Amino acid sequence: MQPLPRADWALFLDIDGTLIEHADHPEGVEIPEYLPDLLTVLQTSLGGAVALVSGRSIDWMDHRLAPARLPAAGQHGAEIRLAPDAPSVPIPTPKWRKPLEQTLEREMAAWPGVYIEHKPLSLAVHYRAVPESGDEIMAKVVEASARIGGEVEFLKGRFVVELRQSGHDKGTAVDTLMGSAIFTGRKPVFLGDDVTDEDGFRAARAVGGLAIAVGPRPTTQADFRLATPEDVRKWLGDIPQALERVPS
Ligand SMILES: O=P(O)(O)OC[C@H]1O[C@H](O[C@H]2O[C@H](CO)[C@@H](O)[C@H](O)[C@H]2O)[C@H](O)[C@@H](O)[C@@H]1O
Ligand SMILES: [Mg+2]
Repeated sequence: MQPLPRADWALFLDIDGTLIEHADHPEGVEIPEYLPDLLTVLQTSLGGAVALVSGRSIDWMDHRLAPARLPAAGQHGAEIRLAPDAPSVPIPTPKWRKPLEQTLEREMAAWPGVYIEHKPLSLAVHYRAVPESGDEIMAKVVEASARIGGEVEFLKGRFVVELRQSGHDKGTAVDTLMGSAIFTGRKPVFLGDDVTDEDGFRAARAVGGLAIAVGPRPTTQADFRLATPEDVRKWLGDIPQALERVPS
């Protein structure tokens, strides 16, 4: 059973594992051809209140989801764009980023198959190719970061350790977006599949919104659940028509 869509919703959408299926490599993901159009139509039917909230960068979203262009939070809240035509506002580049990147490139060579994703304000160490070494890799990443110092936070996601500047997450992103003109006064509904989405769930529910978990990952915060990204796309795609039927 899914919630009945409401015209006063503000939708916050995670990308990987929610809007699109996972792939072996971050750049191997496939964007369904109809997805940009689906998002644009959805945006119009909700008065613009549809945001992407992802570990990906906003540049990546604009590029891969073009011509759709939405309000967005990228790199786990480290950059925010309050409206489609507004500039993205990034945090300053963390001091630890460059030295840590160099150290990790060196040390992760011990695990062939590990891929380090260099994002402008964060790093992601992907170990999908060697899942059995996840704990060891995590320990190494934490140790290297401690040596370099700085306010780094570690997030263990799906076969990935994300390194981001502390103080920003998907929850702070939802709070910031909810305080902006397009979203204010609406009911936040956050869709996500991974542990990093828990902050978004919490922020949405704290102001009377909903959390919709995607996939099988257990969470105590889900008000509803959709099984797959395909189900998410179908459900989102039906919202504009459903809203036309709902008396406002
Ligand atoms: O917050 P999200 O939109 O879910 O993004 C989270 C991270 O997603 C990407 O990594 C994950 O998806 C890859 C493609 O399916 C997969 O190969 C990898 O194992 C996953 O961890 C992306 O590469 C990261 O930058 C995002 O932070
Ligand atoms: Mg995800």
